Amino acid sequence: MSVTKDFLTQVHQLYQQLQKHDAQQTDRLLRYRSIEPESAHLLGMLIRAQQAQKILEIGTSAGYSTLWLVEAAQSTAGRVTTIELDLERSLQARAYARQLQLDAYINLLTEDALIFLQQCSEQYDFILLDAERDAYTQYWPYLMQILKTKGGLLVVDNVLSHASDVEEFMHLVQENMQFTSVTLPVGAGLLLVTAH
Ligand SMILES: C[S@@+](CC[C@H](N)C(=O)[O-])C[C@H]1O[C@@H](n2cnc3c(N)ncnc32)[C@H](O)[C@@H]1O
Repeated sequence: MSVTKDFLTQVHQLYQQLQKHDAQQTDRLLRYRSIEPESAHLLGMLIRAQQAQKILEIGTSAGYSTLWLVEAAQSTAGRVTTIELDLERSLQARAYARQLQLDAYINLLTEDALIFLQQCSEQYDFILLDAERDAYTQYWPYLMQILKTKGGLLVVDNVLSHASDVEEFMHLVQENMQFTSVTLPVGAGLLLVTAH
């Protein structure tokens, strides 16, 4: 199943709408901070190439990235679990997914990612980490456990745009010989991590 023109038109309109909102907000935390479209497109391609079925997103916001993950999951018979702290944003993400008739493939959780990770006993083929960067070092021990050993892929956004924020996290990943990683200069900079 390929990405349809209709999907591209609708996500493009949503992206513009969310960007317009963000441009009017001075408080960073009130912005939706959607991933760049080229990054979102790449995530969808990676899911297709990997044939990922168990997909996790940490940091839903209004669900722009989620729509791309779910659109790809539809073609792999997969499912996306996405976590957001803010109820209003979760509800917004649900509404957009319904609008695009993709809600059947999403498990939308409104909770703190750290609590989710501490309690998680599942393994995921694909994980997108796009929340508050200062928490990533705390997440890493749990992410290591839940990323599928054979062929699992963790993608972290903003590693070039906010390099100093993720320095310690990047160091933890890079010094761990169980994993290999690469930074792609796509969008705000994507770190790709997989187990050896
Ligand atoms: C950069 S935005 C995510 C953007 C989204 N991935 C997209 O591209 O459309 C980060 C989101 O993470 C959420 N967040 C921050 N800390 C969190 C936490 N501890 N648990 C769950 N969500 C969190 C924020 O509320 C915010 O909506």
